[in-house]
Amino acid sequence: MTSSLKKSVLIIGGGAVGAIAALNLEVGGLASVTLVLRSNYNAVSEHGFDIKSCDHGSIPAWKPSIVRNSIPDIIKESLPPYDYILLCTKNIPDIPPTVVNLVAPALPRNNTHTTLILLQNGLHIYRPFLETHPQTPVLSGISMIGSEETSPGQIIQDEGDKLLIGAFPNPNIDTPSSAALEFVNIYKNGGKTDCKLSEDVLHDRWRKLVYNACLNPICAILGLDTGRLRLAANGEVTEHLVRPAMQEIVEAAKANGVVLDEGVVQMMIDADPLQSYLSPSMYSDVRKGNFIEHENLLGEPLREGKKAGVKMPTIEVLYHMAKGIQWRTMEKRGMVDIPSKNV
Ligand SMILES: NC(=O)C1=CN([C@@H]2O[C@H](COP(=O)(O)OP(=O)(O)OC[C@H]3O[C@@H](n4cnc5c(N)ncnc54)[C@H](OP(=O)(O)O)[C@@H]3O)[C@@H](O)[C@H]2O)C=CC1
Ligand SMILES: CC(C)(CO)C(=O)C(=O)O
Repeated sequence: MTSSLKKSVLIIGGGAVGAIAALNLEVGGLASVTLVLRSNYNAVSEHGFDIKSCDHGSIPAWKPSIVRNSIPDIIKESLPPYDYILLCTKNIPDIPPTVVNLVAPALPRNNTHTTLILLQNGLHIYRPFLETHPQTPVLSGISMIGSEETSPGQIIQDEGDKLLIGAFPNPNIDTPSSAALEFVNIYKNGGKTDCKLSEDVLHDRWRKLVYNACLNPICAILGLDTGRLRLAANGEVTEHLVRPAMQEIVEAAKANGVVLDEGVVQMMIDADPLQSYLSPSMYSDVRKGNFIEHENLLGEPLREGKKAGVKMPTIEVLYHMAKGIQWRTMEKRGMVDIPSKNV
């Protein structure tokens, strides 16, 4: 039974980020977590997660309050609405189901109670909800964690959990910044994580794209982690590929009214300690044969930049290479038909 002092939190997606978010929330003692899993459901429901975390230490066989393998249908199951729904899946608008359809059973269109938090990378990811859920407060979760699920239920977190929470704009409701503040307090209560209020979500999302629009696809395409990428060809790949790509994102942000701090490019190049040899999430996805988030990480900033008249040749090439990778995965999964080979 959920204590009346605890907030009910539904987390959808218990991979690298969702599992650590579930752990943080339960450790803090102010939330009771229901975690929806898919491919790792059997492993976790039978054995729990084995977590090796730079923030929490080594935690074997850990489970949150409730683990399920389907999104709760709160109407059919006569469940009270959750206080928060935290979306921790990959956000891939080009592959169904869309995130809107995914949360639908737990989030009726006329919802006003539940606050939705998108703990996902990318630009403008709140926009589809403005149409379908106009009265739902939607928060942005920008995570600088480094975490990976190496096999079902095995989580390795090797970069500390730094999370920025803030309200996405919604002209239909008062800015839900009080919900953002409440969630920050719930999340940081365990004392293991650095969770803060984001004062300017658009700025913070563009800033993180300097990393994600560049290092994620470049590492995924080259098959190199961020440490090896910096070492490659005595730094030439960084100077002639990573830095120009990052500079294009800075220019696109500026043309859209978002001025990023001077030095942000160098800061993002050096963001990970070299010897952590960190695999950005898109590189992990390509290795696992999963779909990638190139539309929100590359496509959206590219479209916004070009609309504002910025030339983005490096990002454009990366975007189309990422599209090719997505198509390759679709073909492997039988989602596209190709003409047969001539004999
Ligand atoms: N990993 C990292 O270090 C960071 C990631 N991010 C961002 O966080 C978000 C989550 O990434 P990450 O945790 O790495 O991703 P993972 O792929 O590790 O985890 C996503 C999880 O969501 C599950 N999922 C997908 N669809 C459903 C569904 N319909 N029902 C239930 N579960 C589902 C996946 O299951 P299945 O295995 O079946 O596909 C998987 O377990 C992304 O937007 C990413 O860009 C941000 C900062 C850092
Ligand atoms: C930069 C990083 C690793 C988080 O800090 C990330 O966002 C990702 O892997 O997609």
